[in-house]
Amino acid sequence: MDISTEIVSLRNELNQHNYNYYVLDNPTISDFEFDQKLKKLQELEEKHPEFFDENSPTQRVGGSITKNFNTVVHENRMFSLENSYSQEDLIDWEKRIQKVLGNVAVEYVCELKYDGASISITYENGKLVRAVTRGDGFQGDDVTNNIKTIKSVPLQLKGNYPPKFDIRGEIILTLAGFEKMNMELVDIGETPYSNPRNTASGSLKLQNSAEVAKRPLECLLYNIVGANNYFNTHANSLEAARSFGFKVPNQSKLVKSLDEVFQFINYWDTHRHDLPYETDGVVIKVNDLFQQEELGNTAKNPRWAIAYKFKAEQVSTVLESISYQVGRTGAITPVANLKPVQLAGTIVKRASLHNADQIEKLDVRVGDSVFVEKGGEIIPKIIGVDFTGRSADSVKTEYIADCPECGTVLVRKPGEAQHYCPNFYECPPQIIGRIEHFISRKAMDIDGLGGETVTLLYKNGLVSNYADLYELKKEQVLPLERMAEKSADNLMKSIEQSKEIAFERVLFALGIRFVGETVAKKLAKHYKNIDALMQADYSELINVDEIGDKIALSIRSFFKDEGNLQLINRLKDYGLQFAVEAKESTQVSNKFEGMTMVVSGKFETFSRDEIKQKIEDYGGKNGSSITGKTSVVVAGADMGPAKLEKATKLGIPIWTEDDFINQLNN
Ligand SMILES: NC(=O)c1ccc[n+]([C@@H]2O[C@H](COP(=O)([O-])OP(=O)(O)OC[C@H]3O[C@@H](n4cnc5c(N)ncnc54)[C@H](O)[C@@H]3O)[C@@H](O)[C@H]2O)c1
Ligand SMILES: [Zn+2]
Repeated sequence: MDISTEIVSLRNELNQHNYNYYVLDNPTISDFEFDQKLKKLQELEEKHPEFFDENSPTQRVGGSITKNFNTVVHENRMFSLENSYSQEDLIDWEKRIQKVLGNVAVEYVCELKYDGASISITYENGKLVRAVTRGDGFQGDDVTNNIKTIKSVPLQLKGNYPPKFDIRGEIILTLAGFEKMNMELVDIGETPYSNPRNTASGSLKLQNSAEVAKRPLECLLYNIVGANNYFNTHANSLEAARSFGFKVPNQSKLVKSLDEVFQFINYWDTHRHDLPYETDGVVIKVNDLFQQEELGNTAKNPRWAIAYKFKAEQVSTVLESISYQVGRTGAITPVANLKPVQLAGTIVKRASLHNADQIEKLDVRVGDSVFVEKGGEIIPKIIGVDFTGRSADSVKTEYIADCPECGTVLVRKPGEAQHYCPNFYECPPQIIGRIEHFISRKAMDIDGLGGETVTLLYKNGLVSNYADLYELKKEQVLPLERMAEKSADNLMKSIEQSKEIAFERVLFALGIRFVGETVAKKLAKHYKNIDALMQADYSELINVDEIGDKIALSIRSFFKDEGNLQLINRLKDYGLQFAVEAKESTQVSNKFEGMTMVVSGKFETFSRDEIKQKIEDYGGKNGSSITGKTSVVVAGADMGPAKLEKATKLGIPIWTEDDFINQLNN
């Protein structure tokens, strides 16, 4: 290939990857590989300036706008950051700075590099007016409504703020928040998200702000733009931003030399795993804002800042075999069994291969040397194959056609990535998985029955579905491995006690696909008992708050199944709770009868939940949003201005916490 063809083909390839990453939030190569390719292009372009193109991915911010939001032109451009990987790179950077500034002292602020999606938020007179994604750096998507749902983003500033400025930050998911989202998906038998960064970025671009509000997004802020007259240094502006109410992480550090920068980097290279979120490096910024201005920007990056990227936590090892796991919903997950290797402080033996497409895309084969990376996910993943080391007799991986557990021919529905074993009634891991889900802590909470015991019970023919648990006798379980008198007693007791578990949890325990904890609660609250739910048809179901098409169809098909109906009848006979308990006992008055009240903001005497409970205790109803049917809004501090405006417009009375307490006491 001649040089110009190579350059053009690299540019095309990188543009496609940028699109996958920034617009689709679905990259098909690892960041490491992307950075390698970009670096290669950079080197080629430097060697061959005759092929310079201002539209090259080396010269432009990688993202672009989508067509799903209004496009907004940034008043102040949004840049990317130059990358560095070594101390030498940073020493070179300082030399370049000093060439411009002359031989003056330069102070730096070191910050962590948060791994999420960039955002620019404009404030006017202390009020949030707009939030826009980086897009191509010149213009981005207006995602104001989505950003307003993030609790750490202030809608109204405090203190002494400049009349108008932009604040720049990163929208991220904490590791805990990400795990929580994934647990909920696993609970309903769905495939978990692949990493926090892409999930955060994808969440930002959802069309439905109510959906965004459910995601535990955070906004970490790191730059004030367009208010340089108010501050002399970057460090001061960060301090000020904190005082205005922004979440500015306090790991940032003002230092006086590159040596101190190296110390900061070394410290965080090892301590970053203690942080509640992911960071992929450190950002070093010139502290003095006049110096920043003198340095200015290139087409793509500010000259006064640079990112130092931590080495990707990546190792290579040998793929020894591929096994296939069958989940409780019948979904097949291929798992790579690796030659054990040390990675990010743990020994890794297995890695996820996701699905057939992923195996095909990687062209990964048993015996290959593979690269393994640990991102936000709990289980590491294979990101590439070292093709140079592949032996001549290696054979292409054939995805299994039959269930490894029961031999049934697997199916794959159009549009779904996962293969499924359709043998719902007889495939052992599906049966065992459903029982395990049923007894789990958030469901029936049956103690003393670990996964292994369930398997034993099943293998010994004692249970073949969750209803059978209630027929178990102590004499039957006693002979099982590791069962003693006491543990058998505990188990029997725990099974007995589960009959008191509330309806909403029983509903969750049934394992209806897509019916997780929250949905089960909603359904229980709405239908009050299982018979009403069983009779609800599709059109009725989708009218329930938060129940969509997918869930409604799944519920219908669950209750159409004769086998499931039999199980439910048996569970009813054993005395499980299939209706919400009448809560009459807590109702103390009917003062609020017929009133629908919306509670919003922060309170002092009571918590928000306590206020909601009081409303019910006094005979009222809690509404989730302000509508024409709302009778009263109980407003705490920090109630959103949009809500306030809506309530005022609709002429709905607004009570403060004190008003509310007075009403209770009157
Ligand atoms: N795998 C793929 O297909 C693919 C495609 C495109 C990009 N990428 C990856 O995306 C990254 C490049 O993206 P980029 O152009 O956004 O650059 P970048 O993420 O490396 O750096 C720029 C961004 O860092 C963010 N940032 C975080 N903390 C900051 C702080 N304290 N101060 C200032 N900025 C901070 C800002 O949002 C800024 O826009 C690379 O890691 C690349 O590998 C991957
Ligand atoms: Zn099977």
